[in-house]
Amino acid sequence: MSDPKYLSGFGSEFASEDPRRPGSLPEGQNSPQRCAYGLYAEQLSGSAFTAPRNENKRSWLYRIRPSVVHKPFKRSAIAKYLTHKWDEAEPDPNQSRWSPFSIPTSEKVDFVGGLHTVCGAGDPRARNGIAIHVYLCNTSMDKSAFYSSDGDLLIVPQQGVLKIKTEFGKMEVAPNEIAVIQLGMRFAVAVDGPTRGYILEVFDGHFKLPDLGPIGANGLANPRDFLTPVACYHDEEIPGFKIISKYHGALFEAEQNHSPFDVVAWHGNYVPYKYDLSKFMVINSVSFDHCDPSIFTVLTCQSNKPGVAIADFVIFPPRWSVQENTFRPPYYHRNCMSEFMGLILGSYEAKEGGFLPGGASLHSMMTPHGPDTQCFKAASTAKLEPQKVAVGTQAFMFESSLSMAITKWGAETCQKLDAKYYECWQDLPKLFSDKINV
Ligand SMILES: O=C(O)Cc1cc(O)ccc1O
Ligand SMILES: [Fe+2]
Repeated sequence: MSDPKYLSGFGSEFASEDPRRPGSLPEGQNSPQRCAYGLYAEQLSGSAFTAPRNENKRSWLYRIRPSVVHKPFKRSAIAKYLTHKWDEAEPDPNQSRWSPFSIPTSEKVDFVGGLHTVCGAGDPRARNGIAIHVYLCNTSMDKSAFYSSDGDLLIVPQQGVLKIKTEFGKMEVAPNEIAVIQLGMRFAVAVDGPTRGYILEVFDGHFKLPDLGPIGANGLANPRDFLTPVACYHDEEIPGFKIISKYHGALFEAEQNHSPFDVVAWHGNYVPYKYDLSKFMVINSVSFDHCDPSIFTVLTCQSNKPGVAIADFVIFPPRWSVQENTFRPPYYHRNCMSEFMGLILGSYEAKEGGFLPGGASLHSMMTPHGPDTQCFKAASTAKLEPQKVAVGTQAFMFESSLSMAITKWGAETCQKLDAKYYECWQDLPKLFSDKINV
């Protein structure tokens, strides 16, 4: 794949035409009687037709064949650990931590075959809920494309670059970058070797940039750093090409005899995109106290309750820590939101050991958590100088207002759950004293 090109911006109206077919994008209308070059016009809707203008999302694709040219969908046997059965394992309110999920070595597994659901809640049929998956693969998808009819996919690569072919064009997404592929968008993933990452799937709404409030007009993830691919079509007859749909939490396959990546031109505001996490402009306290991690929100998928997210994507980037008279790491807390964390690179300040790249943790609704003993001791006695923290690291959190259940794969089959996680807090000392200054 040659270096992909991108359009910059978030939520914009974009337009793109493959230079091999100049004039393929109709001017001034969407559905000409006959499209240029014998193309078919197809609308992809990401919101109800009648959604308010600022929520309305759709794109028009001008393609060699309309997507409807396919044989019937049949249930697929791949990805047997992709599930929305939230009652498979007993409910478990404990703090959970997983060692790095294993990438298969003895058999060839592609991105879709390597999807495993770790936890989630809700139901795509009611368009309410989320699922958190990991992908564990080593082989490129061949003669197949995937889309979710259930939700938008926020993909967080941890190991290995993803070369993603989409209907809109090509994206290359490396660890420390993310990609968002929204409901219904078809894509295929090529990889170079052992590949691992995390996926947050939201069954309703779309990801937005958080409001900035008093921060002002700039900061956090800046809109122009979001990149959308440019049109790039493949005119290929491919017998037995499989379109794989995730529908109601199950996979289905339909055959067609051509590439679905046959879009010559497109325009609209419903697009896939990627973002480099190193571009995040970090805001934090420059006086005292530890800010809530919402200051690190990259993208949010809001519920209908004001300020309450179905899920936020939050990162813990390299930054200066300068607060005076402050316990600087995360505070001890109990949260009315669920916190799923993963680690892309390095280590996480509240848990230097045990929480490793490619692993994960889940602190469920109201389950207490916070720094381990070692972190508490170090941070409560440290000399408080300006210090660059999280250098060479990137932890992230999917924070959700939903109360998530762990799947049977997450609880048992993966064999990565650390039964001794709770021990990291057990020797927190009692420091209570009759002296006011300890
Ligand atoms: O639990 C965690 O590690 C995530 C987290 C970080 C932080 O700085 C404050 C609150 C919080 O939940
Ligand atoms: Fe937390």
